Amino acid sequence: MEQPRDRLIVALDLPSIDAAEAVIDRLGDSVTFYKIGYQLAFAGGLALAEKLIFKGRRVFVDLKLHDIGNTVEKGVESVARMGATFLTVHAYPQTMKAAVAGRGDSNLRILAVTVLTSYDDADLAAAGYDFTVSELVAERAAQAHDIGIDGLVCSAEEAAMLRPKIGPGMVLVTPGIRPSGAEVGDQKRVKTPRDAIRAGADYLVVGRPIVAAKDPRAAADGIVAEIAAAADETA
Ligand SMILES: O=c1ccn([C@@H]2O[C@H](COP(=O)(O)O)[C@@H](O)[C@H]2O)c(=O)[nH]1
Repeated sequence: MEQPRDRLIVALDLPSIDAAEAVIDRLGDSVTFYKIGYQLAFAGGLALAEKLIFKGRRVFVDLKLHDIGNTVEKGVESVARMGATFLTVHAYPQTMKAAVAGRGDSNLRILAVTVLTSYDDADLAAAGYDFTVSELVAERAAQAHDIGIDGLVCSAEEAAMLRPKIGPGMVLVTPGIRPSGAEVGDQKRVKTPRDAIRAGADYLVVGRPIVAAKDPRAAADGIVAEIAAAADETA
């Protein structure tokens, strides 16, 4: 199992490369794994990703791909060539199969987004699904497993239920993490770092509680300490 520090993925949801680099500098060696999503990717973030990888950091490209199979496969091939560690796709069978083909035998690991952590049962119903969150997460996880996907993005609320269904081989990556007392914002399925690790999450994705903190390093160190304590409890 990874060191506690390496199980924290900081979401660089920031408006510019300058803003992201300022946070990265403040975080120093306390963080080894970064996530780049829409906001920064469309502001030069993919070049920053390559720079971070060159410096020995791991990068999660969170672009949640979903398109016709050929387009997904070729897009995944390009991300694999960047040297990224994780890439997200939506958990639709056609998309997941194309992503696995594009990944090939590279080191890139494909994560399927099961149900966004900002969704609850009512949001799914509003989107036309006749499933609860828990049912749809379980269904998509089973499909992802059968297709050969490497891991799942889910809420830590589902981690304990998923592990026996998917076995030990797939990683569980959980956004919607909030230290106790932190603002929840638009997230609906949340857990504290401690509870997420105890539920079986492998990696925790944390954005605003770190990047918007007055002292990002202290915030990250606090979360890593919680991960370490919970990992000891579960060992
Ligand atoms: O289901 C999902 C999938 C991805 N995310 C991403 O994780 C971070 C969370 O940021 P916070 O500021 O800690 O809420 C963000 O980049 C999302 O795009 C997610 O939250 N839920």
